[in-house]
Amino acid sequence: MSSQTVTAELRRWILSQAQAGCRSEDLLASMMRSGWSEDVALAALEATLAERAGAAAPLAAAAVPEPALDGAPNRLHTLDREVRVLAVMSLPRVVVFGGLLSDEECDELVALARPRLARSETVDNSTGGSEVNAARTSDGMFFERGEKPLIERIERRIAELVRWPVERGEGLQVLRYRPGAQYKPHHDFFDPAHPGTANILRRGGQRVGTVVMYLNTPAGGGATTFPEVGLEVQPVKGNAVFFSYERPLASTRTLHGGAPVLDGEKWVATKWMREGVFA
Ligand SMILES: O=C(O)CCC(=O)C(=O)O
Ligand SMILES: [Fe+2]
Repeated sequence: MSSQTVTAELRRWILSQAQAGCRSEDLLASMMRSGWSEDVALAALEATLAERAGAAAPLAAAAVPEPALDGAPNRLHTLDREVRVLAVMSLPRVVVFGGLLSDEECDELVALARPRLARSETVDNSTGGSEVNAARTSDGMFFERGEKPLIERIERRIAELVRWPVERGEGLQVLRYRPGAQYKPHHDFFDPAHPGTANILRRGGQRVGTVVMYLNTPAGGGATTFPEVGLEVQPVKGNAVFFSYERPLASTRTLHGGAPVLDGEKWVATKWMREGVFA
Protein backbone atom coordinates (compact mmCIF):
# COMPACT_ATOMS: atom_id res chain seq x y z
CA MET A 1 0.00 0.00 0.00
CA SER A 2 2.99 2.32 -0.43
CA SER A 3 1.91 3.77 -3.76
CA GLN A 4 -1.40 5.29 -2.68
CA THR A 5 -1.87 8.96 -3.50
CA VAL A 6 -4.55 11.36 -2.40
CA THR A 7 -7.13 11.82 -5.13
CA ALA A 8 -9.29 14.88 -5.73
CA GLU A 9 -12.29 12.66 -5.11
CA LEU A 10 -11.01 11.71 -1.66
CA ARG A 11 -10.42 15.35 -0.77
CA ARG A 12 -13.95 16.28 -1.88
CA TRP A 13 -15.35 13.46 0.22
CA ILE A 14 -13.36 14.58 3.29
CA LEU A 15 -14.61 18.15 2.90
CA SER A 16 -18.24 17.12 2.56
CA GLN A 17 -18.04 14.82 5.60
CA ALA A 18 -16.34 17.50 7.70
CA GLN A 19 -18.95 20.06 6.66
CA ALA A 20 -21.64 17.62 7.77
CA GLY A 21 -20.05 17.64 11.25
CA CYS A 22 -18.24 14.30 11.04
CA ARG A 23 -15.35 14.10 13.52
CA SER A 24 -11.77 13.73 12.24
CA GLU A 25 -11.19 10.45 14.04
CA ASP A 26 -14.34 8.93 12.53
CA LEU A 27 -13.29 10.13 9.08
CA LEU A 28 -9.88 8.53 9.53
CA ALA A 29 -11.43 5.26 10.64
CA SER A 30 -13.76 5.11 7.66
CA MET A 31 -10.96 5.93 5.21
CA MET A 32 -8.93 3.10 6.66
CA ARG A 33 -11.90 0.76 6.43
CA SER A 34 -12.13 1.67 2.72
CA GLY A 35 -8.57 0.50 2.22
CA TRP A 36 -6.54 3.71 2.54
CA SER A 37 -3.32 3.26 4.43
CA GLU A 38 -3.14 5.18 7.68
CA ASP A 39 -0.32 7.47 6.54
CA VAL A 40 -2.08 8.48 3.35
CA ALA A 41 -5.44 8.89 5.08
CA LEU A 42 -3.91 11.10 7.78
CA ALA A 43 -2.04 13.23 5.26
CA ALA A 44 -5.19 13.68 3.18
CA LEU A 45 -7.26 14.58 6.23
CA GLU A 46 -4.80 17.12 7.53
CA ALA A 47 -4.04 18.79 4.22
CA THR A 48 -7.72 19.05 3.30
CA LEU A 49 -8.91 20.33 6.67
CA ALA A 50 -6.03 22.81 6.98
CA GLU A 51 -6.99 24.21 3.59
CA ARG A 52 -10.60 24.44 4.62
CA ALA A 53 -9.60 26.37 7.76
CA GLY A 54 -8.16 28.99 5.40
CA ALA A 55 -4.52 28.18 6.05
CA ALA A 56 -2.29 28.38 2.99
CA ALA A 57 0.29 26.16 4.68
CA PRO A 58 -0.37 23.26 7.06
CA LEU A 59 -1.41 24.38 10.55
CA ALA A 60 1.47 25.97 12.43
CA ALA A 61 2.69 24.19 15.52
CA ALA A 62 1.80 25.89 18.79
CA ALA A 63 4.20 26.13 21.72
CA VAL A 64 3.30 23.37 24.15
CA PRO A 65 3.90 22.55 27.81
CA GLU A 66 6.98 20.41 28.26
CA PRO A 67 8.83 19.22 31.36
CA ALA A 68 12.60 19.90 31.61
CA LEU A 69 13.87 16.47 30.58
CA ASP A 70 17.29 17.36 29.18
CA GLY A 71 19.82 15.00 30.69
CA ALA A 72 17.12 12.35 31.17
CA PRO A 73 16.47 13.03 34.86
CA ASN A 74 14.53 10.43 36.86
CA ARG A 75 13.14 13.13 39.17
CA LEU A 76 12.09 16.72 38.80
CA HIS A 77 12.14 19.22 41.64
CA THR A 78 9.29 21.62 42.10
CA LEU A 79 9.07 24.23 44.82
CA ASP A 80 7.23 21.95 47.21
CA ARG A 81 7.65 18.39 45.94
CA GLU A 82 9.98 16.01 44.16
CA VAL A 83 8.22 14.19 41.31
CA ARG A 84 9.54 11.01 39.69
CA VAL A 85 9.79 10.58 35.91
CA LEU A 86 8.62 7.02 35.20
CA ALA A 87 8.29 6.87 31.42
CA VAL A 88 8.78 9.15 28.43
CA MET A 89 7.52 8.77 24.86
CA SER A 90 8.06 11.09 21.91
CA LEU A 91 5.12 10.37 19.54
CA PRO A 92 2.66 10.84 21.09
CA ARG A 93 4.45 13.13 23.51
CA VAL A 94 3.70 11.37 26.81
CA VAL A 95 5.44 11.60 30.18
CA VAL A 96 4.35 9.45 33.14
CA PHE A 97 5.02 10.97 36.56
CA GLY A 98 5.30 9.17 39.89
CA GLY A 99 4.19 10.84 43.09
CA LEU A 100 2.93 14.08 41.58
CA LEU A 101 0.42 14.14 44.44
CA SER A 102 0.76 12.78 47.98
CA ASP A 103 -1.79 10.26 49.26
CA GLU A 104 -3.21 12.95 51.54
CA GLU A 105 -3.64 15.38 48.64
CA CYS A 106 -5.46 12.69 46.64
CA ASP A 107 -7.79 11.94 49.56
CA GLU A 108 -8.47 15.61 50.15
CA LEU A 109 -9.30 16.22 46.46
CA VAL A 110 -11.73 13.29 46.47
CA ALA A 111 -13.34 14.55 49.70
CA LEU A 112 -13.76 18.05 48.24
CA ALA A 113 -15.14 16.77 44.93
CA ARG A 114 -17.45 13.99 46.17
CA PRO A 115 -20.34 16.13 47.51
CA ARG A 116 -20.35 18.16 44.30
CA LEU A 117 -20.63 15.00 42.17
CA ALA A 118 -23.54 13.88 44.31
CA ARG A 119 -25.28 17.17 43.58
CA SER A 120 -24.90 16.85 39.83
CA GLU A 121 -26.32 13.33 40.01
CA THR A 122 -29.53 14.66 41.61
CA VAL A 123 -29.92 17.13 38.76
CA ASP A 124 -29.41 14.35 36.20
CA ASN A 125 -32.00 12.16 37.89
CA SER A 126 -34.61 14.91 37.88
CA THR A 127 -34.31 15.23 34.10
CA GLY A 128 -34.61 11.52 33.60
CA GLY A 129 -30.90 11.21 32.81
CA SER A 130 -31.55 12.04 29.17
CA GLU A 131 -28.26 13.91 28.85
CA VAL A 132 -26.09 10.90 29.66
CA ASN A 133 -23.18 10.65 27.23
CA ALA A 134 -22.55 7.01 26.44
CA ALA A 135 -18.90 7.74 25.53
CA ARG A 136 -18.16 8.98 29.03
CA THR A 137 -19.88 7.02 31.75
CA SER A 138 -18.20 8.83 34.65
CA ASP A 139 -19.48 11.62 36.92
CA GLY A 140 -17.57 14.87 36.91
CA MET A 141 -17.19 18.32 38.45
CA PHE A 142 -14.91 21.34 37.97
CA PHE A 143 -13.05 23.38 40.56
CA GLU A 144 -12.46 27.05 39.88
CA ARG A 145 -8.80 27.81 39.33
CA GLY A 146 -7.23 28.62 42.71
CA GLU A 147 -10.51 27.87 44.44
CA LYS A 148 -8.90 26.35 47.57
CA PRO A 149 -5.34 26.40 48.93
CA LEU A 150 -4.94 22.73 47.94
CA ILE A 151 -6.08 23.43 44.37
CA GLU A 152 -3.79 26.42 44.11
CA ARG A 153 -0.81 24.40 45.35
CA ILE A 154 -1.43 21.60 42.85
CA GLU A 155 -1.90 24.08 40.01
CA ARG A 156 1.39 25.77 40.86
CA ARG A 157 3.17 22.41 41.00
CA ILE A 158 1.84 21.32 37.60
CA ALA A 159 2.72 24.70 36.08
CA GLU A 160 6.28 24.32 37.30
CA LEU A 161 6.54 20.70 36.26
CA VAL A 162 5.44 21.20 32.64
CA ARG A 163 6.62 24.82 32.42
CA TRP A 164 3.27 26.29 31.51
CA PRO A 165 1.75 29.29 33.32
CA VAL A 166 -1.12 28.69 35.76
CA GLU A 167 -3.12 31.35 33.87
CA ARG A 168 -3.15 29.18 30.76
CA GLY A 169 -4.78 26.28 32.61
CA GLU A 170 -8.46 25.44 32.86
CA GLY A 171 -9.97 24.70 36.27
CA LEU A 172 -9.24 21.23 37.61
CA GLN A 173 -11.80 18.59 36.65
CA VAL A 174 -12.47 15.57 38.86
CA LEU A 175 -14.06 12.43 37.42
CA ARG A 176 -15.31 9.34 39.20
CA TYR A 177 -15.74 6.09 37.31
CA ARG A 178 -17.79 3.31 38.88
CA PRO A 179 -17.33 -0.35 37.89
CA GLY A 180 -17.97 -0.70 34.16
CA ALA A 181 -17.58 3.02 33.54
CA GLN A 182 -15.15 4.21 30.87
CA TYR A 183 -14.17 7.15 28.70
CA LYS A 184 -14.00 6.05 25.06
CA PRO A 185 -10.97 7.11 22.99
CA HIS A 186 -11.06 10.80 22.12
CA HIS A 187 -8.80 13.80 21.58
CA ASP A 188 -8.71 16.53 24.20
CA PHE A 189 -8.22 19.31 21.64
CA PHE A 190 -11.29 20.82 20.06
CA ASP A 191 -12.00 19.48 16.58
CA PRO A 192 -11.26 22.29 14.09
CA ALA A 193 -13.91 20.83 11.76
CA HIS A 194 -16.65 21.14 14.38
CA PRO A 195 -18.95 24.16 13.96
CA GLY A 196 -18.90 25.01 17.70
CA THR A 197 -15.12 25.14 17.98
CA ALA A 198 -14.54 28.76 16.88
CA ASN A 199 -16.62 29.96 19.81
CA ILE A 200 -14.82 27.77 22.36
CA LEU A 201 -11.42 28.98 21.12
CA ARG A 202 -12.27 32.58 21.96
CA ARG A 203 -11.49 31.82 25.59
CA GLY A 204 -7.81 30.84 25.75
CA GLY A 205 -7.40 29.23 22.33
CA GLN A 206 -6.80 25.54 21.71
CA ARG A 207 -5.94 22.97 24.33
CA VAL A 208 -2.29 22.00 23.94
CA GLY A 209 -1.66 19.69 26.88
CA THR A 210 -3.30 17.43 29.49
CA VAL A 211 -2.29 16.13 32.90
CA VAL A 212 -4.45 13.27 34.24
CA MET A 213 -3.74 12.58 37.93
CA TYR A 214 -4.85 9.35 39.57
CA LEU A 215 -6.52 9.99 42.92
CA ASN A 216 -6.82 6.32 43.88
CA THR A 217 -5.67 2.91 42.67
CA PRO A 218 -8.68 1.01 41.27
CA ALA A 219 -8.80 -2.67 42.22
CA GLY A 220 -8.87 -3.59 38.51
CA GLY A 221 -8.95 -1.96 35.08
CA GLY A 222 -9.18 1.76 34.34
CA ALA A 223 -5.87 2.30 32.51
CA THR A 224 -5.43 5.42 30.41
CA THR A 225 -4.95 3.98 26.94
CA PHE A 226 -3.42 5.41 23.76
CA PRO A 227 -4.84 2.87 21.31
CA GLU A 228 -2.92 4.09 18.22
CA VAL A 229 0.39 3.24 19.84
CA GLY A 230 -0.69 0.43 22.17
CA LEU A 231 0.25 2.31 25.31
CA GLU A 232 -1.55 1.73 28.61
CA VAL A 233 -0.80 3.77 31.71
CA GLN A 234 -1.95 2.02 34.86
CA PRO A 235 -3.81 4.21 37.33
CA VAL A 236 -1.75 4.36 40.51
CA LYS A 237 -2.67 6.75 43.31
CA GLY A 238 -0.59 9.95 43.19
CA ASN A 239 0.86 9.23 39.72
CA ALA A 240 -0.07 11.17 36.59
CA VAL A 241 0.14 10.98 32.82
CA PHE A 242 1.00 14.12 30.86
CA PHE A 243 0.61 14.48 27.09
CA SER A 244 0.82 17.41 24.69
CA TYR A 245 -0.36 18.15 21.16
CA GLU A 246 1.07 21.04 19.19
CA ARG A 247 -1.66 20.87 16.56
CA PRO A 248 -5.30 19.82 16.88
CA LEU A 249 -4.63 16.85 14.62
CA ALA A 250 -4.82 13.09 14.81
CA SER A 251 -1.17 12.95 13.67
CA THR A 252 -0.20 13.88 17.24
CA ARG A 253 -1.35 10.33 18.08
CA THR A 254 -2.85 11.64 21.30
CA LEU A 255 -6.08 9.68 20.85
CA HIS A 256 -6.65 8.32 24.35
CA GLY A 257 -9.33 6.96 26.64
CA GLY A 258 -10.06 5.60 30.07
CA ALA A 259 -10.45 1.81 29.84
CA PRO A 260 -13.45 0.28 31.66
CA VAL A 261 -13.03 -0.02 35.40
CA LEU A 262 -13.33 -3.70 36.22
CA ASP A 263 -13.30 -3.63 40.00
CA GLY A 264 -13.79 -0.77 42.45
CA GLU A 265 -13.91 2.92 41.57
CA LYS A 266 -11.46 5.11 39.68
CA TRP A 267 -10.97 8.79 40.53
CA VAL A 268 -8.93 11.18 38.40
CA ALA A 269 -8.25 14.90 38.32
CA THR A 270 -7.57 16.40 34.89
CA LYS A 271 -5.79 19.67 34.13
CA TRP A 272 -6.05 20.97 30.57
CA MET A 273 -3.69 23.61 29.28
CA ARG A 274 -4.55 26.22 26.66
CA GLU A 275 -2.43 28.09 24.12
CA GLY A 276 -3.34 31.40 25.70
CA VAL A 277 -4.64 32.85 28.94
CA PHE A 278 -7.81 31.11 30.09
CA ALA A 279 -9.53 33.97 31.93
O1 LIG B 1 -9.65 8.61 32.93
C1 LIG B 1 -8.69 8.62 32.17
O2 LIG B 1 -7.78 7.79 32.29
C2 LIG B 1 -8.62 9.59 31.04
C3 LIG B 1 -9.37 10.88 31.33
C4 LIG B 1 -9.43 11.77 30.13
O3 LIG B 1 -9.16 11.39 29.03
C5 LIG B 1 -9.86 13.17 30.25
O4 LIG B 1 -10.22 13.60 31.37
O5 LIG B 1 -9.86 13.89 29.23
FE1 LIG C 1 -9.09 13.04 27.58
